[in-house]
Amino acid sequence: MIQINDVSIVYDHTITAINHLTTTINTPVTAIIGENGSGKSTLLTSIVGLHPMTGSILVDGLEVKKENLHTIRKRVGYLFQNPDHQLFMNTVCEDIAFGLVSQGIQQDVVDEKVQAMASQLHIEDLLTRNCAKLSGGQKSLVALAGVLVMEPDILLLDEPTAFLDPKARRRIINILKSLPQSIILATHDLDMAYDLVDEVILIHKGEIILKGDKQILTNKELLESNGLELPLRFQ
Ligand SMILES: Nc1ncnc2c1ncn2[C@@H]1O[C@H](COP(=O)(O)OP(=O)(O)OP(=O)(O)O)[C@@H](O)[C@H]1O
Repeated sequence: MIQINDVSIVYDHTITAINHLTTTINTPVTAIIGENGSGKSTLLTSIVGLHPMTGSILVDGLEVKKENLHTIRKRVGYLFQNPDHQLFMNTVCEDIAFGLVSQGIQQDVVDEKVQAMASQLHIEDLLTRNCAKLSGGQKSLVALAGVLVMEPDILLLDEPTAFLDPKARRRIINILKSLPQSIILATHDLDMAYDLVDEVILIHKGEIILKGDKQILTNKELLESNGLELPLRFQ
């Protein structure tokens, strides 16, 4: 599904965020974990071509480069860690609808899909609200709705549960569990990761420390030496 070949990403000519990273991601749900600043967000954003890099990334065989970005971004939905980077229309309804409208989908179909997505995420009451005036958790849910409503083949989700209350968090985990798409999560929510993933990639300073099944999430020593803690259920 996603092949990452010797990728390096350096910010401002000095900060090496990803360091000669090579891996293949082809399991249904993969978590990328690691301490703050380890390179998780940079790795996800590189898959949708947001950074200059050396090396190459292939998404189902298609190389991430300028001429392919349109096709790749149609297939790959990306949820920003900070919902303020995702929401730019006036109302919640317009924001969730934005991608569908720009694909030229008929307005009545758009309305139907937006309504269904809002209802699935329990945010129908927000549809007429101004995006800028939502709470952090509400913004997260709206941003996620805007990504999911496009039904992309691959979902890249950066901290999808970060601002959510326990009820909304559980709802999102259940929705993610039920989705047919491949999902790559960057997260510090290791309890969620344990519930969802088939594979875990632990990174540190832009390099892979370990890749394996979710038993990685039960290795206290390994997690602690990488600035992480066991999921709550194992503490
Ligand atoms: N726009 C940027 N300009 C300069 N440096 C950046 C930029 N974005 C990230 N970095 C740096 O790149 C490194 C990797 O950051 P990144 O956001 O990918 O880490 P992360 O693992 O997602 O962190 P967190 O868990 O805090 O979200 C860090 O050292 C960070 O300070």
